Amino acid sequence: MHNEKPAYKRILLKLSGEALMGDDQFGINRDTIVRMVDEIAEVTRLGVEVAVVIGGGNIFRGVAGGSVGMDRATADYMGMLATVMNALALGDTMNKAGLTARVMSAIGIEQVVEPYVRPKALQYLEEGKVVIFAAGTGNPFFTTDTAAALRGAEIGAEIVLKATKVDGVYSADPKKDPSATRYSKITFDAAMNQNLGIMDAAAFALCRDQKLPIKVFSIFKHGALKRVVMGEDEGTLVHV
Ligand SMILES: Nc1ncnc2c1ncn2[C@@H]1O[C@H](COP(=O)(O)OP(=O)(O)OP(=O)(O)O)[C@@H](O)[C@H]1O
Ligand SMILES: O=c1ccn([C@@H]2O[C@H](COP(=O)(O)O)[C@@H](O)[C@H]2O)c(=O)[nH]1
Repeated sequence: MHNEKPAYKRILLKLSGEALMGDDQFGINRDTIVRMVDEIAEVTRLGVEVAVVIGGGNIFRGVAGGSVGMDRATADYMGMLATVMNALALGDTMNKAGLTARVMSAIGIEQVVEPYVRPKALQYLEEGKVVIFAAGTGNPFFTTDTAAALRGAEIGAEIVLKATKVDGVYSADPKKDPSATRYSKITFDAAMNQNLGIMDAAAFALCRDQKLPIKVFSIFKHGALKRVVMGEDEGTLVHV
């Protein structure tokens, strides 16, 4: 038994694919993925039901393929397959850490991972398993942020937690503009009107319409995920 009471019963955690590289130039850094899994394990021990959407930016982005002359939809399918690789690595790391993880894919590759079936995902969550949603939405021209909004709404998550490389939403991209300032909270409409590039408009719009708040915080800050789950002041809240 623990005395700490989390602020949420069920969360959708969007993990940055790019952050999986750690200090490497490409791919999955072992220490980084193990550390991420440790932080996830900590919140599952609080009794929180955790579903994860993982990005693919450490391996492939469709927009990059499109920019060098590939057919954009084909490049996007490659990007979705990249997220499947990340999801398999994440699930494997979770299982080795003593969690029970289930990977579900939005595109059919049954020999590798089971397909996404909503009632099955809900059942796994109720059983205390961590569900990892792979292959984004299954559709080209979208992103895993949109997948996080979509799956978050479908499973009745109380919040989407975007664990990324920056510690919140800024007035401009902090990697390009050092004078940018961080918001502690911001409405969906303000974020969309200002074209803040932290998430794509489709993800913001879906969460806004479903009244599903988003918390943006740094994946590199030790203990930040737990603080967010405990309802403490961390990162930026995007709300209706
Ligand atoms: N207004 C803003 N506030 C904060 N970050 C911003 C803003 N505009 C752009 N960014 C950029 O958005 C990035 C995070 O979003 P992005 O979708 O690129 O990464 P991710 O979701 O963490 O990775 P992946 O797509 O690999 O899963 C940050 O690293 C930051 O540089
Ligand atoms: O629903 C989706 C989700 C993703 N993609 C493609 O995958 C890559 C990687 O995802 P990130 O969100 O950028 O990490 C993305 O660039 C798309 O090419 C997709 O097509 N549909």
